[in-house]
Amino acid sequence: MPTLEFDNAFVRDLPADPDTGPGIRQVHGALYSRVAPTPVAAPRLLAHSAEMARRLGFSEADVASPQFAEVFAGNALMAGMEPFAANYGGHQFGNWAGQLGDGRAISLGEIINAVGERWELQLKGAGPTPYSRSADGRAVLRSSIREFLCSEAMHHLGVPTTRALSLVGTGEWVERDMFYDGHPELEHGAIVCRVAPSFIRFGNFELPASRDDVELLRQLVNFCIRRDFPELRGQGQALYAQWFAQVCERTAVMVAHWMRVGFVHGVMNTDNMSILGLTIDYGPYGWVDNFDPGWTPNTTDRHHRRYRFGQQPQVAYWNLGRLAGSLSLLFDGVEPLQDGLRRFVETYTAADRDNVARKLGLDECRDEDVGLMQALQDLMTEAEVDMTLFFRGLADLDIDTLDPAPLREAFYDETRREAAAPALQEWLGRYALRLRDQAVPASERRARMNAANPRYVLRNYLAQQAIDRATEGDFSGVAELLDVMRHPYDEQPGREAFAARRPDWARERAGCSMLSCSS
Ligand SMILES: Nc1ncnc2c1ncn2[C@@H]1O[C@H](COP(=O)(O)OP(=O)(O)OP(=O)(O)O)[C@@H](O)[C@H]1O
Ligand SMILES: [Mg+2]
Repeated sequence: MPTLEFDNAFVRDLPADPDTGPGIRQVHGALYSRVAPTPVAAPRLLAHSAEMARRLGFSEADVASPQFAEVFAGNALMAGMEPFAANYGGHQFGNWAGQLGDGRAISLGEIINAVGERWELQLKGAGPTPYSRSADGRAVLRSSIREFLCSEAMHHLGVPTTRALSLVGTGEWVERDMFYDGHPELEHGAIVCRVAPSFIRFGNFELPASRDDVELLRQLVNFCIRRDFPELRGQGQALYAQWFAQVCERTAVMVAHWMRVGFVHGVMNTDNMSILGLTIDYGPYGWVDNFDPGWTPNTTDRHHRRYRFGQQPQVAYWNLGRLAGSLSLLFDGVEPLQDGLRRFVETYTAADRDNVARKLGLDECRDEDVGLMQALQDLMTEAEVDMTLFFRGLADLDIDTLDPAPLREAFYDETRREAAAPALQEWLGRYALRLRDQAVPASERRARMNAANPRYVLRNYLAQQAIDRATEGDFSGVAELLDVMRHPYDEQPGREAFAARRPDWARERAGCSMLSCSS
């Protein structure tokens, strides 16, 4: 294993829980607890991200060594690692939930890599911490595969995200009641090592604020600005205001990317919102197959559908409002925070318009183009149209003939396709008129659209197929899917099956259209 440079700023600069024992507890006046991962029976490396390993300073030989699996299973520490669990709270499904904290995530330390980048390493599923409440601190293989694959897929799609270094099997069983119906089963355990410049969440600020611990809050804000936003200048409230506006901006950019690629996070609680605007916590997430703003993958959310696809920008805004409420303890008045929230709206609106232009292959987004996109989305919802296939097909449209053939495979239902055919033809006519009104050659329009509209996304059923095989001991499906997702915008001859629309068998199957929070 290599010698890596660790600079563990979080534990060095911030107050620790004085209690270092294992017990479950409320932790006041401290931002984390020191806790070691619990060793597992039989660590085995099941998959890794070669790009991330290289970037951190691990060679392929390092990755293949038994020590690598030991470290990333939590059985051994590398020199310089100082493990801890962070203390945070959060609003879950709209309600304040009090102290939550890393109940199964354990950070190992912060690496400074060869080019000076800071990367924190964090195991998910590494065993109990003082924040585990009534749960076991572990994660199952199925959810770990989903987290591992989606982290990397999102990165390759150009969506801000935490990354994944490794997926390690523990050789232990974990009991889960997947449907919360009193039928627990034993599943294989696994641990993902995720990687990000910072794992600070909105909830890390909300907790000290909820306890009126203004000094602890201030300490965390100062630390976060210094470590995670070093480009910001100024001091005091003016600096805090700038910082909050940055958080709003980054959050808006992240959600606009989700909307562009058809990603539904599924559980946008404030403890699952990263201060860096990175997608974090790949739990009951899902990818939109047939375009539907009302769809949520999370079975726990099926009644209220708070976290449905089309609602994500509003929820992000609401979450920023909770963060602003916490930060207000550091301000004399609320105007600077309101300015920040306005920055969210402006940034999101601009990013959404940019999505319209890029997804439709327009030179710019004019006001009427927003309506053009809206009309298309209404049509896609009504006619049950696959979002990913449709936009790729649209890039191939011949605007002289308006032959809808390239769009045909995007439809899930023949009857609905026929019913929607006249409306679609009319829309294509409007679209063609708009395209004639710009001086962009067809080949260039196509290239632009194909750079914004992925050919391959991590469709829920594809991940589930890889999981089914992995459960039988065959991990090649995970590696292959990871490889396909490395180049999501390119045609990959021979891999057309990975771009196919959701098959009928997957329509109502658990893991394919309905995802459990139980992980
Ligand atoms: N098996 C578990 N053992 C202990 N704590 C858990 C477990 N599952 C979830 N938690 C805790 O419950 C809270 C909310 O869970 P949530 O599902 O949002 O997070 P998560 O999937 O564990 O992880 P993360 O947000 O770190 O990706 C968090 O405090 C989390 O640490
Ligand atoms: Mg979480």
